[in-house]
Amino acid sequence: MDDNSIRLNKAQPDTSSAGTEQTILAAKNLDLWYGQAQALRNVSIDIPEKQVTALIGPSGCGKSTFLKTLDRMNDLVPGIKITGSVQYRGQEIYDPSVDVTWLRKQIGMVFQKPNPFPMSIYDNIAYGPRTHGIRNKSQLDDIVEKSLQGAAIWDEVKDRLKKSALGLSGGQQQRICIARALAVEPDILLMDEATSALDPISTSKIEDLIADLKNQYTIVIVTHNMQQATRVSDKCAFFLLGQLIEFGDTTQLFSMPKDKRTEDYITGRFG
Ligand SMILES: Nc1ncnc2c1ncn2[C@@H]1O[C@H](COP(=O)(O)OP(=O)(O)OP(=O)(O)O)[C@@H](O)[C@H]1O
Repeated sequence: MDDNSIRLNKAQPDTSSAGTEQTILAAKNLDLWYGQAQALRNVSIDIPEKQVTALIGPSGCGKSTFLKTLDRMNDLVPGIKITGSVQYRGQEIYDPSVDVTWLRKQIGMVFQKPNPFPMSIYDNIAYGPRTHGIRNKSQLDDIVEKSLQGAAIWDEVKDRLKKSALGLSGGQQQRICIARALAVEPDILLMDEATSALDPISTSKIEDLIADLKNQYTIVIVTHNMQQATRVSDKCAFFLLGQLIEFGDTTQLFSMPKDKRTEDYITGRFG
C-alpha cells in the first residue's frame, strides 16, 4: 500500500450502511447534466467493499451514467456538468489533484461489448502492466497466467497465448477483457451490462466468475436482467429518471421493496 492510500484510508468517513460493512465508494448529492438535460438527480449511495452491487432500472434512467462517474469515464463528454461528491476510500475523485490514470488503475471497467485489443491474448493482458512500467518477462508471464486464471479462461487459452484475441468467441473475449482488467490489480471492477451481448452459457460462466471475484474485489454491475441481479448481487440499487429510488439488500429489495415504484418495476408493470 502506498503512502497515498494509507492517508486516504485514515480520512475515510464512517458511512457504512450496516454492521461491519465498509464503504469503498460513496456518492453524495450527485447531479449530472449532459448540456441542458439532467441525467442524475441528487444521487447518494454507499457502495460496500467486497460485495456485488447491481444497478437496475428502465432504459435511460442513468445507470450507465452513474457507473461511469465512478471512474470518471464521463470526463471528456462535451457539455457535461457534474456537481456533488464521489469518494473512493474517502478521497474525492473529482478533486483536481487526483491522477485519473491512478484512479482507473484502482477502478477497472468492463464494457457491454467485448473489446479486446487487436493483438495476441498475451499482449492484451500484458498491456496494462507494461503501461505501468513492468518489463520483466517472467513477471509479465506470471501476471498473464494469474489474470487469465482469475478470469476463468486460462485452461481454454493457455496453448494459444500468442494467437489473436479476436479469434476467440464473444464469451471468451469478454473473459479476456475481465482478465485484462484484473492484470493491473484493481480494487474495484465496474461492469456495464457485461453479459448482454453473450449467449446463456457464456453469461452463466461470467456470473460464476463474478461470484468468485467478489472475495477479492468490489464489483458494481449494470444489468437489464433482473434475474441476473438476483443471482449475482448482494446489494441492489433501483434508478428511475436519474434518481436513486431505492438501495438495499437484493433479497429484501426484490421480496419487500420499500417504494411503490420499485415494486412496480420489479413486478414488470413498466420498463
Ligand atoms: N454522452 C451523452 N450525451 C448526451 N446524453 C447522454 C449521453 N449518455 C447518456 N445520455 C442520456 O442520459 C440519460 C441516461 O442515460 P444512461 O445511458 O445513463 O441510461 P441507462 O439507464 O444506462 O440506459 P440503458 O439501460 O438504455 O443503457 C439518457 O436520457 C441518455 O439519453
